[in-house]
Amino acid sequence: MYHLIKSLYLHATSKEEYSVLVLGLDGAGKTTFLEQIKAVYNTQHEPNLKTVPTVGQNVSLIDLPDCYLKIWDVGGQHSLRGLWQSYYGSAHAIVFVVDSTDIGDADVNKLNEGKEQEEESRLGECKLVLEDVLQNDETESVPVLVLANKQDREDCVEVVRIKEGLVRKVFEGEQGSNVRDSRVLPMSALTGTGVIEAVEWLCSRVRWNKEGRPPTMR
Ligand SMILES: Nc1nc2c(ncn2[C@@H]2O[C@H](COP(=O)(O)OP(=O)(O)OP(=O)(O)O)[C@@H](O)[C@H]2O)c(=O)[nH]1
Ligand SMILES: [Mg+2]
Repeated sequence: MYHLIKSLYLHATSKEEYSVLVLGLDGAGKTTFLEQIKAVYNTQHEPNLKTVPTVGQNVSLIDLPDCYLKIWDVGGQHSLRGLWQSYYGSAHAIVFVVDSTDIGDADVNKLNEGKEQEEESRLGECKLVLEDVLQNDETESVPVLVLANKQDREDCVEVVRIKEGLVRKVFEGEQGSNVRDSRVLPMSALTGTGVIEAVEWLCSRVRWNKEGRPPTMR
């Protein structure tokens, strides 16, 4: 009887917690995105929009009506990307932030043949890094949200170009891509436009995938 009451009590008073891993090249806007999420869902938080490059990680627990999201923002500098894989196993969703002003015209067809040159351009670097994330066994079937950030800037590439030129090509090349839930959304982390839509997508997809990656209870 005690155990029954205890489990009923826990069921009534606890919520599911999901981890979201925020990745992307250095300067893409990951920390700014996290700052805006904190400000939207915790009205007492003043967003710090004067970010500095992240060395290590920032983590925040966001209390939503249906669940908690634990958001991990990790540094995107080249030397820090090797650390990303240690987060993959416990991530319920991955956000990949793209700087829409730092990838040329997002046309991967135009990338010159040959790996060396691919890596030299920021578009090539972005493509290889995203491919690397998707190809890791531990991210298999984890929902992936690609955010085309900095859409407030006049020199940005439109979301449709990023979707067709970059993201679709990377996802098409992925083994088992038919089982992965994915989406590309526009955002301006600086102004906050698109932040709520991104969080809502994440919240619905982690719950949809909860048999594949069960949440923890908090
Ligand atoms: N115009 C504009 N600038 C942005 C936007 N998002 C981020 N920035 C700027 O881009 C720069 C880098 O932003 P961060 O959020 O620190 O980038 P990050 O992805 O966390 O970078 P690392 O920590 O080095 O991986 C800062 O100067 C931000 O103000 C945006 O939506 N629009
Ligand atoms: Mg950062």
